[in-house]
Order: sequence, then structure tokens, then C-alpha cells
Amino acid sequence: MGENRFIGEFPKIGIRPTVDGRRRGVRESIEDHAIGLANAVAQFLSENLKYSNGESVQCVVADTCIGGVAEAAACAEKFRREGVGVSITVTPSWCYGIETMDMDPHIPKAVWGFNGTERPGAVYLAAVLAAHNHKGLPAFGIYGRDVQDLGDTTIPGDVQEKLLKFAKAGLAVATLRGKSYLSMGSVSMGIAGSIVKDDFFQEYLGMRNEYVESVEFLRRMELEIFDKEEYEKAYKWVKEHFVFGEDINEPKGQRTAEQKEKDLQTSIKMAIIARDLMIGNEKLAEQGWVEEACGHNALIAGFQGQRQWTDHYPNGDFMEAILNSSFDWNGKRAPYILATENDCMNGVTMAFGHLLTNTAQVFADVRTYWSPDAVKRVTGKVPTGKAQGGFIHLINSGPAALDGTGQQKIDGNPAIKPFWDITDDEMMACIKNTQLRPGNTGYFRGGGYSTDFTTKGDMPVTISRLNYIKGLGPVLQIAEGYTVELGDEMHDSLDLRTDPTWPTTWFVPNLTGEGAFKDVYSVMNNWGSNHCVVTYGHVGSEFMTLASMLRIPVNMHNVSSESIYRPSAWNMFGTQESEQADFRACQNFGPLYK
Ligand SMILES: C[C@H](O)[C@@H](O)[C@@H](O)C(=O)CO
Ligand SMILES: [Mn+2]
Repeated sequence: MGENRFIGEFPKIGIRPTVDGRRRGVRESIEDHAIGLANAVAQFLSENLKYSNGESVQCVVADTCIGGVAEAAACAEKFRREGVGVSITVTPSWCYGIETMDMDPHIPKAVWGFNGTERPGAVYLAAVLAAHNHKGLPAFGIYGRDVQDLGDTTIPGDVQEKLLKFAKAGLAVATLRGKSYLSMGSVSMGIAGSIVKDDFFQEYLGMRNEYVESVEFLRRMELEIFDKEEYEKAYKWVKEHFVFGEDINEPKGQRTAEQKEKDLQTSIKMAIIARDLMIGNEKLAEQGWVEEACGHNALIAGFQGQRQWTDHYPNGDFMEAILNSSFDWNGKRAPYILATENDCMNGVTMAFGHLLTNTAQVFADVRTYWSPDAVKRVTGKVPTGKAQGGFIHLINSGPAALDGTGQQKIDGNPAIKPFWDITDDEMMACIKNTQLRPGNTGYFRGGGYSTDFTTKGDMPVTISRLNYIKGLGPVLQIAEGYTVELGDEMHDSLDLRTDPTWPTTWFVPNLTGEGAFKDVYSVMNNWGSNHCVVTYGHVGSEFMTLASMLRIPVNMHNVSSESIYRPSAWNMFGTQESEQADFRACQNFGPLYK
């Protein structure tokens, strides 16, 4: 379908059928069932999961059943050769735990112990999970709720759910590994999130850090180190399809028509150059720029922008918005992950959301909690419906994907979809509902174009954010909720008090009445930084599964306890106060790549 932008292949899922190694009767009687289960899991996962380019996820099954150490080693060797990044062990029977288990410390692991009783698959499951815990190699247990008959290779619904949750998060872990975070510029406006903690990237994510100074954009523009044909195409596309909105600057702060035209051209060139910096472009090699053609293998990047760049050159808003979207002048394609203000912690959070859902992400400032009283004081009206307890204004110039307009649909409702499910009409609707507006020249003295839109209401979304705490390391916070619409009048009076050329999302978290989710105010009050990421869907539990694989504790969430899925070892740190147990488990096992 789409391209693979990165060096190497997408990680595969390795399936390991394990059996009791006793030949002359026992092994032979269960092998077919074990292989049948392994094939069923492989088929189920490749039918239901896609890589970020839209292709089906690939599974590899071990060449033989694994009854002992020699076969476990042969399987590990095959998995290494095949580029397996995630492993799932399946069995209907008793097997020998420490002789058959997957010992690779970096590969996320799950074990499905068949719930039958003719043979003791669940006994193995318990034994092998104990072995994983004993050895500090956390694994996810999968034990179906209802007993199945010997020989049955159907995958029950509850097992399917766990397989998918595990595999999605596991593939995200394996995809991040070996990729780069590319920092374009340095720290923006004193924002701590834009201090790139290389130890965090290396030890928690298995990623490399790369750095280019923003002056590289100037060099590439001046020496025309970009595909000029592509630039012409992009320029035409932008002029033809985007609505150009009003300039809200005071007349003396407005840029001239000539400057604005130049700003638009620069903005488009910046988008092409940033993408080339991230993933390379073979067209550059044809022009003799072979080094530049290679790119930085960057799955995530950040652009400092403010202030040195934006004080003199057009802002990065168009570049950030279009790269983070699921489409551009070349048509629909996976989003590139680009954080504004070089907030790498939000950039990583965006990558989590993208890899778990294959959708575009909305990067935003967590700007304002509007209480019902404050809304009444300012507008004379009280908010109603989902917004009645107040709401949070998410708004930042730049990096909100245009998919965040909410103009795509699932079952007739506003949604954000993987690029391969987006129709041409939906793509155009995202564009038509966005205005390119001359940036606020008080902030952006070098001009540029911000992307103004308002997110459709009633979308189930999850906001999240990784924070870095000295002495503790990274922690993740999550709030599931909904986007809301306020009606034109209320929207205008609240939005116009802010930076109205920026994209706005009105958000209401789901409340539990307790702790940080006591009310909307307390969610705002407990947010750990100036930024968050909006991901389509209620996917908090997917984030939590991923965080546990990376040993990142979750310090705040409103995910129901039944849908939380973590390695079995986590229960050994306490089954009642799961938040504290998570902290202790993460601390105990330490970063995945340390
Ligand atoms: C214009 C301002 O500097 C904004 O960019 C500011 O509100 C932020 O986004 C801070 O994260
Ligand atoms: Mn910001």
C-alpha cells in the first residue's frame, strides 16, 4: 500500500507453539493442536492488524513445536533472521517453563495458555509466567475465560481482545526501536519538554537522537536542495485547495502582500525540507546531494521554531500541520510525527498514539479550563450537554493534524481514521474546513501561516502526555473523554479571547468523581505540562499496555480497571492499588534497554 520510510523492514510477530517434549505418545498427541493454534493466531493477527503504511502485519511461526531448549534456540534464531519484534507463545498443554520460554529481554512477550482440561495448558501458562517473573523478563498472560475442547483452534473473543492489545503495543515498541528522534533547532522558549533527554530515548525507547541546527533549512532553501518539481506541485495544490483567512494583525503589524506570498513559499519549502531531513529523498541524490538524500531515519522530529527562527523567518505552522496530517499534495499517506517547539516528550506521546492506532495526532497546548461560572460571566450563557461541568480549551499554533477537524466519518459520526480508510471527499473536507491565516506577528515576527479550524464535537478521544521527573524518570498521563461543540456564539466569544488563528479543540474528560478525575477542573489542574496529544478513540488502555512494556508508570488515568492489561508480574506488586503497583513494577524492572 504505502511506502516503508525507514531503514529495514517492519517488525514481524513471531508465534511459538510449545509442547510437552516427551516423545512416544505425549508430544505427538498435542503437536497438531499446538500448530493449529499457532496458525490460527498468525492468521487472526495478520487479518486484523496493519502497519502504518497500510500493509497487513506479518507473522512468522516457528519451524517446529518447541518442546525443549534446542527447539527454543532454533526458534530464537529464526526470529532473529526474520526480524521478529514481538513474540507470542501458544500451547494447549503442559510444557517445561524455563526450557521453552522466550528469553530475549527486548522482545515484548505474551503466552496464551489454552483453557482446556484434557491437557493442562493453563498449568503451563502459570508456570511459565512464574518463570518470566522469576527471571525479570515480564510477559503478558492470556487465559480464555471459558473452557474449550481439545483440538479446538477457534480463538475466543476475550483472547482475541488480549492478543490485539498486546500485539499493537508490542509492535509499537518494536517499531520505535532503532529509529531516530530528529531535533531541528534546540530548546524553544525555555520549555523543559524540548530538552532532549538522550538517556530516555536510548534506555526506554531504544532510539537514537540526532540534531540539526535550523540554519540547515536556510542552506537547503538557498542552494535549492529540494525537489523543485515537487515544490511546484505542492504550491499549486495549496493555492488551489486551501481557504486563506483574514489577517487579524493590527494594520501596522501586517506583512505586505509581497511578504505574505514569500512566506507561503517558504512555509511550503520548509515542509518538504523537514520531511527530507526526517526520512531522506532519493530525488536529492539525482541532483548530486547524496548525503542529504539519506535522511535521518527519524520516526519522530521536533522543530524549535520559537524564537530565533520565528523572530526572523516564517513560523513552522504549515509545515507541522501538513506533515502531521494523513495527506498532502502527494495524496493520502501516513502522518509524519513532528512536534512543535521541539517538545520531544509530546513528540514521543504522538508517536505512541500514532503507532497504536495508525491515525494522525493532534498536538495542542492545554490552555484554559473554562468553568461553567466563568463561561456564564463571559458569555451570559451556561454550557450544556457534555460541556455542562466546564471544558478544556486545547489550542496551539502549528502541529495539530488537519484530520483534527473531525471531518472524517465512522458510521456517520466525526472521526479520525487511518489514511487508507479516508475518502477523497473526507480529505477535501478536512482541507476546506481549515483556513490558512497570516500568523500573529506579535509572536511570529517573521510571519507565516497558522492553520485555523475547530474540531467537530462528540468524537471519543484520549489525551495523553509523557512527563519527565528527575529521580523518577518518565511518567505517562491519560484522560479519555470527548470533543464538544459550543455553538457559534459561545465558541466565538471564548475563542476570540485567545489566538483565533490557531486550531481549537474543546475537550471534556470522562469523570470518575475521584482523584484527578473528580471534575474537569482537577484534570486541568493535574496536567503535567503545557502540552498534550489528542488521539482519536478511547485508547487509554492501549497506551497503558504500551507504557508497561516500556516500564513507564502511568500517574493519572480514567481507564476502567477491567480493560487494563499489563504483564503478569505487575500483579505481584499488589492487586489492590494498581497505580502504586505500576510505579513499583516499573522501577523494579527498569527501562527496557538499560
Ligand atoms: C505564541 C506562544 O509563544 C505559544 O506558542 C505558546 O502559547 C505555546 O504554545 C507554549 O507551549
Ligand atoms: Mn505550545
